Amino acid sequence: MTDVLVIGAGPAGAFAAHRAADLGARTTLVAREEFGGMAANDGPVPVRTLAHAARLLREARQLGRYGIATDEFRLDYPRLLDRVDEVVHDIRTHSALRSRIDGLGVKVHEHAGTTRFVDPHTVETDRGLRLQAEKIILCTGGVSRPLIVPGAELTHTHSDAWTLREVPPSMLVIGGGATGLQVASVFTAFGSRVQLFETGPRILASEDADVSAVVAEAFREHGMVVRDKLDTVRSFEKTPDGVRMHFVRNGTPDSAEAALAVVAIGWSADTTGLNLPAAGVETDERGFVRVDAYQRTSVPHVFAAGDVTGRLMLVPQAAQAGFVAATNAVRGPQLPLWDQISPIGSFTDPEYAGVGLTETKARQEHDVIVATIRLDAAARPIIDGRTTGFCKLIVDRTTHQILGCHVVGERAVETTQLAAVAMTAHMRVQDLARIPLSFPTYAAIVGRAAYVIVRRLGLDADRSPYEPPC
Ligand SMILES: Cc1cc2nc3c(=O)[nH]c(=O)nc-3n(C[C@H](O)[C@H](O)[C@H](O)COP(=O)(O)OP(=O)(O)OC[C@H]3O[C@@H](n4cnc5c(N)ncnc54)[C@H](O)[C@@H]3O)c2cc1C
Ligand SMILES: NC(=O)c1ccc[n+]([C@@H]2O[C@H](COP(=O)([O-])OP(=O)(O)OC[C@H]3O[C@@H](n4cnc5c(N)ncnc54)[C@H](O)[C@@H]3O)[C@@H](O)[C@H]2O)c1
Repeated sequence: MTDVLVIGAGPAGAFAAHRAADLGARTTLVAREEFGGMAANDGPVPVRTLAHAARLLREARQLGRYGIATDEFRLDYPRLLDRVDEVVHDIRTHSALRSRIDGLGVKVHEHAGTTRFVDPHTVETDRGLRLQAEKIILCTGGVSRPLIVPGAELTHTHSDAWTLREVPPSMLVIGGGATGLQVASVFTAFGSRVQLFETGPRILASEDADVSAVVAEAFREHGMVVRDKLDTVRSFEKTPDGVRMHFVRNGTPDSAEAALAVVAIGWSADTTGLNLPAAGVETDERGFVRVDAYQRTSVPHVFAAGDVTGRLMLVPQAAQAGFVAATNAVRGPQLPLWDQISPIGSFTDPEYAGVGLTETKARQEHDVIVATIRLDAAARPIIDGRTTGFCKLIVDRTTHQILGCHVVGERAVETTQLAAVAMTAHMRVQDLARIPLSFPTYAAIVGRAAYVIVRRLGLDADRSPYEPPC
């Protein structure tokens, strides 16, 4: 019997186990595979490594433009996968969190196989471990949502990138969300002819509309076929060279072929192995574990955190929820998950990122003023030869609070962090405009957008008399 048992060792589980042990609880962490979960082993870390290779390729294509003579370069995909393994291994080996968890005496069972409830306080693993705990925290993450149509067994997920021997000459990517775009962008850079399909009215449907439009346009310029407003995917069939997808668009049946089809139509909770009925834990209508603000499930001694709960599915949010779940598991329900400004973004080409309200949402709720600075009007993107994209800042006309910031282009994810900090600190736009941000940087473009708004609102003209260089 242990005080706290954490199931799943991704960011949610790792932070939960650390917090519980830090508060003095005897803690056990049980992982199906390696420590680090999907985040470290199959998601952001390895996929970001592929995205870095894609970045190196696009930088290499610019070398001649900067007077650097090169012999031909080509991608050696198996060598790239070796590098992915190296990165995953290095990050795991240098994990400060893992050392602290070990230092606090958490009992970590890696490669334990799937863990399932036997009764509300007892679990068993595939490898024959039987563990009992006063409190249990479910951090089992999610899995790729399958497309349930005839021939779906011929399709793949992003995880199959690790088993490919070479870059497929062509690829269908089904799903225009963060995962689909990441796969489509990386494999386009690697030389695959990619066709991207989305049922919604536009790719990246939850992002600002201008972000979707500019990313889609850039993808098309890179040679990708982007097809949104699909009615339905009907089936897949095998062809001599790969797979054919049958679909309906605008009421008209059509088909597309490629060497490989990757499905990325969403993320579901990974609860199938847990045998939740044995503990009485309820899931919601989408299959995610239902939790309250204290990360409590429907069973008082069972908590849950991270992707398995279906909230914003990102690493920092999973880590925060794990911290909250463990705090409440050990001390009783006293720490609700706090409201937070959550920047999102992805490492496609071009990158995109956003924080706060989209322009459409902001206009519904506020009287707003918006400034958009194109990257081709700023020094750093011109220096780097990366002029695609924009930075849009959205501000409330009355309170001068920053409501949202949306960026497409080089370093968009990093640039957006600046706006997230300003929003979290409740800075007014005139405060942001006054910071002499370094020149020439991408972040300074946010400052320029702030300055444009300050001028248009007639604020602080005497204190910000010059246009900040960017
Ligand atoms: C391709 C891709 C790219 C992404 N990129 C980013 C990014 O750039 N930035 C970002 O912030 N987020 C990104 N995400 C999202 C991020 O990876 C997740 O939000 C995050 O990993 C969730 O953490 P978690 O701890 O809830 O679950 P996970 O990281 O999924 O870990 C859960 C672990 O529990 C294990 N498990 C499941 N069931 C059981 C069981 N019954 N018994 C024992 N163990 C079990 C799983 O095997 C897994 O190892 C990406 C996701 C994907 C798919
Ligand atoms: N860089 C990042 O931060 C990153 C990268 C990948 C994933 N993630 C996280 O993982 C989660 C899951 O991402 P995701 O992209 O897998 O799911 P998603 O739900 O974000 O996107 C899935 C897309 O597929 C579309 N779709 C659904 N059914 C379809 C069909 N039959 N045919 C064609 N399109 C269809 C949806 O309209 C949607 O646009 C997200 O919440 C995201 O936060 C983050």
